[in-house]
Amino acid sequence: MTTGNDKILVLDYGSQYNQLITRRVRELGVFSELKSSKMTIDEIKAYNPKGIILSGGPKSVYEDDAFKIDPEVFKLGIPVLGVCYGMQLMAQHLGGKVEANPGNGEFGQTVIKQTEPSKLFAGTPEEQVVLMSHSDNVTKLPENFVVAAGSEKTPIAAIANDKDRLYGVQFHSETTLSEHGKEIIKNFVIEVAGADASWTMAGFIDEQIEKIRAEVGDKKVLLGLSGGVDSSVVGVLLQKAIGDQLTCIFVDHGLLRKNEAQQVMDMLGGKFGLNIIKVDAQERFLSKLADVTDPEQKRKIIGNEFIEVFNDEALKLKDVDFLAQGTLYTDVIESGTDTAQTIKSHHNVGGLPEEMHFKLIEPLNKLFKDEARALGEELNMDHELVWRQPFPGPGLGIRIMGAITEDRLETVRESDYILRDEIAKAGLEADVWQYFTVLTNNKSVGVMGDFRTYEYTIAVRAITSVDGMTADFARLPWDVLQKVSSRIVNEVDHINRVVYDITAKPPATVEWE
Ligand SMILES: Nc1ncnc2c1ncn2[C@@H]1O[C@H](COP(=O)(O)OP(=O)(O)OP(=O)(O)O)[C@@H](O)[C@H]1O
Ligand SMILES: O=c1[nH]c(=O)c2[nH+]cn([C@@H]3O[C@H](COP(=O)(O)O)[C@@H](O)[C@H]3O)c2[nH]1
Ligand SMILES: NC(=O)CC[C@H](N)C(=O)O
Ligand SMILES: [Mg+2]
Repeated sequence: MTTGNDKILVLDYGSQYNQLITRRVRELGVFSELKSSKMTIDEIKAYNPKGIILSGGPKSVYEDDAFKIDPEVFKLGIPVLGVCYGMQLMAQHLGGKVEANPGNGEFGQTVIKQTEPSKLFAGTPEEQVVLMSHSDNVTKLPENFVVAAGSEKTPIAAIANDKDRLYGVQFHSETTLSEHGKEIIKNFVIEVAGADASWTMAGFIDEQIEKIRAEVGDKKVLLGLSGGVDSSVVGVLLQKAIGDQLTCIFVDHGLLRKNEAQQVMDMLGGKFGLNIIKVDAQERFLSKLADVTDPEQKRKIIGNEFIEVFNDEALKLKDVDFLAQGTLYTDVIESGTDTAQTIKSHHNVGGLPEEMHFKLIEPLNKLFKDEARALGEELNMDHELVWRQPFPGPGLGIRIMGAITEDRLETVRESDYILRDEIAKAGLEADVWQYFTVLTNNKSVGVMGDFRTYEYTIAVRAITSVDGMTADFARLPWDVLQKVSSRIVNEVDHINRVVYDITAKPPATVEWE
């Protein structure tokens, strides 16, 4: 079992693909994480990366409010790869020039051709398809660099200085739309930076266990345990690290699915040696949510109330300094960062109160869902638990458009149950990443048993995805959809119409709120 020590630092300039860069590096067996581009030169030195990658970004390097870099970075002797905006920053600081493209920019897949040999492109074909997405160009080569590749619209599409180990690509090598992008990143990380490919999930587990032990000492930790894969993985990690200093809290906030509370306790109770306390908090959550219709407000109230519940439990146990959560990187980025917009406040990140007594322990907060699952497999957790579909912490509360009432909860709970039942009967559970129903605020006219009805619409959402960052709607068979629709209208009160959501993410998101 090895623990990789070499790290590749990715500096964040706001690209929508920046998280993919760290992913690609980790796939090579080298640890990588994304950090703010505001990191100082001393912080970078202390981090001691084997290589640095500068991400892409929406700004132009010549704008006054453009995100900057300390040019000392290029003198540290650490290899640097600039991607898109990152390459432009490098060129700007090392004697080159960046200007707006006189045309309309270059967006989409393009062919580039290698011009001068460089270590970056070693082993890849002379001509290759890459993904371009830029409207600025490097128009003058920085000193001591060669043009490694060019495209028709972008004569300087890649730059290389093998001696100082500085490189730039105008295209997005981190996306699968760049045919040989993985090899280019591998050339940089392994061949140029010489990183040791020894980072493994097993190594990650050992590293986290050590880190948790050092941080927690003899204090106690509360874990928010939901029965979902992320918090269960964290539970097993903590159990290994600190044994009975851990107490798990499962909150029934009244927004769970049908029979869920019992199923979670049956599934996890006594498993892995976890000590679980179930807290019945329906009353306090639902009273705080009464009449609240704004999605962000709902999320913040739910996030805050979770912490209140954890506070109350901590007081009973004494000496609890830490709160652990199964937060993933997706929750962090969607809640908004220095450079990324807030899409929605995940209850466990953006929904947390501003002041909190706990210190947070979140071992998965740099990972994506599929990586959390790989960890679960590595920890020998049950297949059923590891592949359980995600269920958001705010639960059915963000699947009811408008105010949350007991009646409306019952409607969404029953329709969700029918959908899950039909998907299971059709044997599709493993093919669909996540599926649920949404009670819309929309009423329409129907006719049932010769009577006119004027009732609500249920939307069915079923998606395929890998990491929850992007998703497509699942192509569910018509006959399954037909059964779902017919059963919902017949068995659930106040519903006379069912629609299927056929939007991808982006432009939509998975949940409706
Ligand atoms: N009902 C709950 N009780 C206690 N903690 C919860 C509850 N719901 C969510 N949490 C906390 O919030 C975190 C984020 O929720 P999220 O749904 O993203 O993760 P998960 O439930 O662990 O996994 P999954 O994505 O598979 O549902 C959880 O990991 C857990 O720490
Ligand atoms: O624990 C959570 N707290 C939240 O506040 C939250 N919001 C969305 N999700 C889940 O995240 C994934 C992506 O969902 P969105 O496209 O709706 O952001 C999907 O799997 C969603 O179910 C949440 N999970
Ligand atoms: N994707 C990018 O990094 C784009 C960089 C810069 N904004 C440009 O348009 O060229
Ligand atoms: Mg969950």
